[in-house]
Amino acid sequence: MKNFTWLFRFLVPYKDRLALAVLLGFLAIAANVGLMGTSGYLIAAAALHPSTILLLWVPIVGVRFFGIARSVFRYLERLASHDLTFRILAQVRVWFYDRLERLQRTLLQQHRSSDVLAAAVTDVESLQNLYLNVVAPPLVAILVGLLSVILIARYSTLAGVLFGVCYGISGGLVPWLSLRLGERAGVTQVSARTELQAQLGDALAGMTELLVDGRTEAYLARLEEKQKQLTTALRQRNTIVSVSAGTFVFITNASLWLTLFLLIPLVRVQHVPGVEVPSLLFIVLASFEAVMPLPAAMQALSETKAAAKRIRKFVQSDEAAADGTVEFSGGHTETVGAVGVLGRLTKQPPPVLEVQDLRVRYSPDEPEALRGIHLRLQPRERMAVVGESGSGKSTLIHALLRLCPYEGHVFADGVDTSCFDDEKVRNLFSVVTQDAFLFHVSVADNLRLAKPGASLEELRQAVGTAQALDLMDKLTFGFETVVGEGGTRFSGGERQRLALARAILRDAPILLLDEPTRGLDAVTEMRFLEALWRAAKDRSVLYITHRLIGLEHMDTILVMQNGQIVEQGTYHELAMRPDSLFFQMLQLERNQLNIATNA
Ligand SMILES: Nc1ncnc2c1ncn2[C@@H]1O[C@H](COP(=O)(O)OP(=O)(O)OP(=O)(O)O)[C@@H](O)[C@H]1O
Repeated sequence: MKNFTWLFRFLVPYKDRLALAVLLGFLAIAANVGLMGTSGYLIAAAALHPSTILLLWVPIVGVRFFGIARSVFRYLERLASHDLTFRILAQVRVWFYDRLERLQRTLLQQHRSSDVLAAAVTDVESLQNLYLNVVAPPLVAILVGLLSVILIARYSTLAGVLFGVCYGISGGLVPWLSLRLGERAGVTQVSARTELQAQLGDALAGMTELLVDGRTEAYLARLEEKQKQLTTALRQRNTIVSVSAGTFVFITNASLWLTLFLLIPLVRVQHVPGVEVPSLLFIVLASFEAVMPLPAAMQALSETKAAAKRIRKFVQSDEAAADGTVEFSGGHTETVGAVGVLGRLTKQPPPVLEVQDLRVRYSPDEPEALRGIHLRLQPRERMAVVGESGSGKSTLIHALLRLCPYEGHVFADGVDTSCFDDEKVRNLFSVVTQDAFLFHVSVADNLRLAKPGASLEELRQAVGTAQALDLMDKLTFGFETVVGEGGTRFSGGERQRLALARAILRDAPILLLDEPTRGLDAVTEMRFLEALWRAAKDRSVLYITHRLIGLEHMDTILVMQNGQIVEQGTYHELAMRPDSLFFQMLQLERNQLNIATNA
């Protein structure tokens, strides 16, 4: 039930459109009822009193009117209902993406990315049933049922009541039963399908490993097993749909015969005009059109429910996010001071970035990943952050970018950024990470992510500063070259230089670098770093690295351990202190280098 309450929240803003679509759906079927009723009357009148055929102009006009009205209302109803559905889907997608953006780090730790993708695409798609199959048909069926019961009861109350009962059974009981019976199959179908997609995604991504390890057969067997589950669930659901469709036809015919038997005697006893009886029978038949979609549609209900459950599961790891906010220390309210600081950022020197008592805990039962970090990054200062693996370096960057919830305060030029919204905070930073992602679009489009509308000249300048112009010149299609999935068209070093060009183009005052040279060979690393320092000339830099050699030209070095800054100073200050952690790490690195050189 919770899942439906959650889903209905998306309908609330569109209640007017919903009412219009339901009204149009009702009018379309009511016009059909009218068409069948007048047609029945016309045929009966023509058969019983052929001489009066020319006097039947009213029903003849009625047939034309209802015939045209039916098509017009059906067209308008499709238009309105699909417009409504796509609006709801768009809203759900934005909602879901918003959550992904806020929770991206913890989310991808808890779920496979292919699961998230399946939820974002397939499950959200399943929600289109919400209006088309779950909400509208029952409402339309109720309105049509009431109309028909009133029409029939005018001739015979008993016939009206019996019609109502048959209508209720085929529109209520049969769909409910098929829903209950199909529920489990619906859940299995959704989960087997998404699991199958996820496994296929994994198999494609890890094709090399599977081939090399000789695991393809075993993996294929797992896929086949999932496919079997999916087929069984589909078969069960189709059986239920077929049985309920057969029951529906049976009840419709039973209702028709019952009405006929009850009305025939009335022609004699109550002087009901005989020509009106066929008309009523046609009305009975036409009314059932409204309940016809219910059994199959209710099957979709379980699918929708399962999809809604899966989507919600992704965000339940952070209940606060479900209410629309992820709590960062201090809350977000815009202030004049905040606008002032950001307004100056691009024109003026970078702001003084100050971090006070920054704390991050990924989950309540885990220790803090950051335990009270204090730092002050002066304009144009180059600050390196080093430390053993798991000491919290990347978490520091994630907290600064608000990619994970934190406690503590971050100030830009003395203004507490808790009063900035996420976008304003992120506007302070350009980022290059160790595995910068390139989207499967052209180089130009990848670069323009950082600055939409950037001219070709601006792209060339950024790429030039990132020392990747020669790379562009080598490409037949230059900036229009499509980079391949994840940027596979380029080598690791080339990808990093393009990522740097993107960061340069972004023109934010503070550059955050999270081991951007990891995995690069020494020559490529040197070229990359040269480009980097040239690009960083007018910016402040927070540079996370494992490699200590070459940090001589940094202004400050912070050494982290267990989520805390344990040492701070210049390269020479730290390297001269044999008791410092930095000194020991430096010795270790030199020894490794010597071993590698001697080998
Ligand atoms: N999404 C997460 N959920 C839970 N714990 C996490 C998450 N990301 C990191 N951690 C934990 O937080 C701590 C700090 O991780 P972090 O990635 O910041 O370290 P790091 O210094 O950048 O390590 P490395 O140099 O290996 O990249 C580690 O103990 C890690 O296991």
